[in-house]
Amino acid sequence: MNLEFHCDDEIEKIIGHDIRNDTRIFLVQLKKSKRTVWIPLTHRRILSENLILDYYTRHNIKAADLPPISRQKRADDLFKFLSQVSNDELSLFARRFDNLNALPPSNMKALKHNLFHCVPLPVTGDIQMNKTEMANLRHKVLIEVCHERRNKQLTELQAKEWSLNLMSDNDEPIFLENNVDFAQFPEFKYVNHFVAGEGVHIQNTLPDDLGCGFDTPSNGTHTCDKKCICMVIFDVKPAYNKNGQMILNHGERIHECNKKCRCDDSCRFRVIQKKSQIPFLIFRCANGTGWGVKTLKPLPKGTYIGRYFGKVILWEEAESLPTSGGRRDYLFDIDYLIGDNGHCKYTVDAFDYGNFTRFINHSCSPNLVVHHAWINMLDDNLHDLAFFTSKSVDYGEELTFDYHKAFTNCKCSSYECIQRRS
Ligand SMILES: C[S@@+](CC[C@H](N)C(=O)[O-])C[C@H]1O[C@@H](n2cnc3c(N)ncnc32)[C@H](O)[C@@H]1O
Repeated sequence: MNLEFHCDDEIEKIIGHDIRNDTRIFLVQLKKSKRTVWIPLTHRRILSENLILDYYTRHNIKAADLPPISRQKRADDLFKFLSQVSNDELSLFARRFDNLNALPPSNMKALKHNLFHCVPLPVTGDIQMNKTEMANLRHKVLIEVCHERRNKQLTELQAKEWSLNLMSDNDEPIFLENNVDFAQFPEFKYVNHFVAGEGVHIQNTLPDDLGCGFDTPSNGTHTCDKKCICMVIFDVKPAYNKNGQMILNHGERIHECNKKCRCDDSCRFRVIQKKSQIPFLIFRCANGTGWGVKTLKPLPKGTYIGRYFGKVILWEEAESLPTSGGRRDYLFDIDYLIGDNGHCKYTVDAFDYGNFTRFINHSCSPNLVVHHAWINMLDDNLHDLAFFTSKSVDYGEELTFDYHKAFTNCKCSSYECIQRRS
């Protein structure tokens, strides 16, 4: 017997009843097709209380005459009924506790006892409890649901963290944490480079003689200093001090030694092409800004953080993306050059492809700046976007940069934010 009922037809009347697997079921006649079908009592959306009461009255059936359904079964059904809740509703419920690690302890045994004793004998399957009793019981049930979902969430986050670290080329791990709500970690493809979008060709071949150290004997090692020819070729200043910290002013371009240069990986002009030595935490923010990034190491001013990677798309494609819903907030213009048409040629879209930097939030008082950088690319329209700290940053501090656009609902709550809005 199929207890599932998927039909547009309405129920005309109930013509029989039975119990199967400890569930009360009703034989109903359908209005249009005149078919008969068995429906469980739990299908309350289609099986109205009036229909059931009408059936009981017509057949002179009293509650005491009905075949019994075990109390345990009804307690289980009540638990199922009370525990139906979406992720968003449960997150809202969990807000009354400090964070998800501060949930009241699970007490399933006491709850089961509670359910077993408060579940009334049903005639029509209704739960006959007053509002306060019901609210108290639901509160206890939801705490149990929180525990169950929390365990599932921690397992899922751990799996995501694992796969993310398999993809990331950082030397230090990236951790994931959500102690705030039951939101799932977003789906995207982790990349450590640009991905070419439609109509975009990422050219990274260089002339053989473009680089430094060509006057070094073939058996010697070339070491770059302030006078490195790379700086002369590209007419730029050295970007870093001896500790690899940024010394350029904002807006000045970075040129690093490239794959044709004779210097090795330890060269002081190779910073953003090295693997990151900073452990990061991608965490769920309590202020409603989604996920953000924290450093798990104190960082001096000028420290390299990472490059903004994703799909490189044409400016025109970026313009065609929806303006609402925050979709465009994952776009980053590659805008060292602005054409006669008033805009740059390419934009990085980190929505579907990206690295940890796609989670860096906006702040009106940021601790990061972005520099335009070139390593193995010669196209002035296609350069890296490299994040550096603009001040010293403490262990556990959130990393932020200024999105440079009117953020209508900025939640950074800095003094500068309040100033900007007033
Ligand atoms: C590039 S994403 C940053 C990562 C994002 N928090 C996430 O969970 O994927 C930009 C989005 O983050 C949120 N966001 C970032 N900074 C914010 C801020 N200061 N105030 C409010 N929302 C912010 C907005 O939803 C925005 O659309």
